[in-house]
Amino acid sequence: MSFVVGLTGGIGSGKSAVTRCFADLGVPQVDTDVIAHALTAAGGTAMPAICAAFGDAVVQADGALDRAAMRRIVFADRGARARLESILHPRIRSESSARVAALGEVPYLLLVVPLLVESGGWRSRVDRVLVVDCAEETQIARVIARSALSADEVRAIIAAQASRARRLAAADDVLHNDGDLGEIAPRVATLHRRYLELAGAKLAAER
Ligand SMILES: CC(C)(COP(=O)(O)OP(=O)(O)OC[C@H]1O[C@@H](n2cnc3c(N)ncnc32)[C@H](O)[C@@H]1O)[C@@H](O)C(=O)NCCC(=O)NCCS
Ligand SMILES: Nc1ncnc2c1ncn2[C@@H]1O[C@H](COP(=O)(O)OP(=O)(O)OP(=O)(O)O)[C@@H](O)[C@H]1O
Repeated sequence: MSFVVGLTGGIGSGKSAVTRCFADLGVPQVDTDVIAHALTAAGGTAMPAICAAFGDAVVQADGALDRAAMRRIVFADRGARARLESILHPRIRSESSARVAALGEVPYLLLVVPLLVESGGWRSRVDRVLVVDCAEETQIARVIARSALSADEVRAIIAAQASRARRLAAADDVLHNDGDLGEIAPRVATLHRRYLELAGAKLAAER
């Protein structure tokens, strides 16, 4: 089994920016957000169940999930969020296992799971947890700058996620992303060297 680093972090913490730096170093990745998008694209295998549970109002004319409509529903209603998660999360877990297996033996891989701390069944699938962290106000400012969401909408999403303290308590490693974008790459390079060592040690122990 390849060494698996689970990467997580709150909304707008910088997961994608950090993930790109690992990709630049050639680290293979499986991203649960990518899987969630595929499941809810036109013809996606989760769409019949979503349509049955939430109705046509959350489905676009082309058959894909209307993400803005669904976002407005699930971040205002915990029960609706649980219903969506009960449809998507088992499918995301099984598809991510298939994609990890398809990578074969690699030195180590990155499994990007925004809800690694919140959603059950992930901790046992990863050897190490890397949390991307920054101040909540920074998360809000970055997401507003990037999208059409209001500060209140971002706060509602933050409220649906684990607290910063709970996420940090689950971390083996923390990548602090409060500074400039340019500070990420050297931090990722340091983590990369450590993960190669840890992966080598795991391989040696299994032999
Ligand atoms: C509700 C949806 C349609 C909104 O889509 P939209 O494109 O507007 O937002 P996006 O996917 O970029 O997510 C925005 C932020 O919300 C976070 N988020 C997504 N789902 C959840 C959730 N169930 N609970 C808490 N935070 C969530 C994301 O990590 C991200 O930080 C979408 O997020 C979704 O399908 N969520 C359920 C799937 C899920 O749990 N994905 C996380 C992968 S483990
Ligand atoms: N250190 C930084 N300095 C300035 N901007 C940054 C920094 N890190 C990330 N950003 C920007 O902030 C925004 C959010 O970052 P990113 O998309 O990587 O976060 P994320 O955790 O993947 O978000 P989400 O949870 O919504 O998927 C992006 O526009 C990104 O370019």
